[in-house]
Amino acid sequence: MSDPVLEVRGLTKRFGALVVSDAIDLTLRPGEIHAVIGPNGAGKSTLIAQICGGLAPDAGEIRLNGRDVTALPTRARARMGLARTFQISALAMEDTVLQNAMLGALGAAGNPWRFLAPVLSDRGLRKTAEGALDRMGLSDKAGHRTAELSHGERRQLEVAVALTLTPRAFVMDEPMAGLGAEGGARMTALLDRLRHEAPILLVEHDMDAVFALADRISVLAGGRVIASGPPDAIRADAAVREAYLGDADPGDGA
Ligand SMILES: Nc1ncnc2c1ncn2[C@@H]1O[C@H](COP(=O)(O)OP(=O)(O)OP(=O)(O)O)[C@@H](O)[C@H]1O
Repeated sequence: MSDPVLEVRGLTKRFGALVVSDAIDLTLRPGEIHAVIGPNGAGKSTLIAQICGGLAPDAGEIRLNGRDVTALPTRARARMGLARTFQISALAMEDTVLQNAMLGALGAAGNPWRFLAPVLSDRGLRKTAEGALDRMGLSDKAGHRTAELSHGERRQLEVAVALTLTPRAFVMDEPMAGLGAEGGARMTALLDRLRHEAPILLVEHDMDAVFALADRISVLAGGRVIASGPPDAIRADAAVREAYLGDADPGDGA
């Protein structure tokens, strides 16, 4: 089996007496979508924050392409190819879709934006941005103001911005949130293709999307991974059904 792109070992985080990450082990392998699901308060957001560098774990290790990044800041992890998506506020609403794709990539790569004009006429960067927009189904919107995009299209643009960085791994926090049936179906199809560019760690409440997309699913409950495996095994897992009692039923489209 190929080496994991992202590897989490023994990750532990406490808030006072509350253990929100309890010795979590997780891997993300090339070409896969690995979904992390769990009831509200299970510790999904806290896990993502530690993986991306916004929150320091109390114990454990995070490796990116074999390198220990546990002590590195968010920006350094991003430069190494860890792409977190859906920080919607990062988009400049008055700029065009293409400008966002170009400038977003530049900003996330840690470059200052002060030489704005030369950047916007940089042909290499423009080509990269256009390629990313194309892959996210936004070519025909390139010249539009970002404010004119629908909610779903803005989410597609966030992924396009991440794509311009040539990511090695995506971490996606609820990419389906707020999308209707049509937008959700479009995003599902796009993510399905995207996994071949970089594997995706997908935290998502939309069980239809999770079970349609995931190669593997890990279930968090009370900060612990209570089950991990292919969708069929997770659907049949008694501990998972127990954890979801009174919450969304995994795999039943709730
Ligand atoms: N900064 C904090 N200080 C104290 N407790 C916190 C802090 N952040 C999160 N928690 C607690 O940690 C637990 C896990 O929260 P987290 O947001 O990671 O769960 P989640 O699985 O993402 O939930 P949801 O699906 O509702 O977003 C919760 O009980 C939450 O109240």
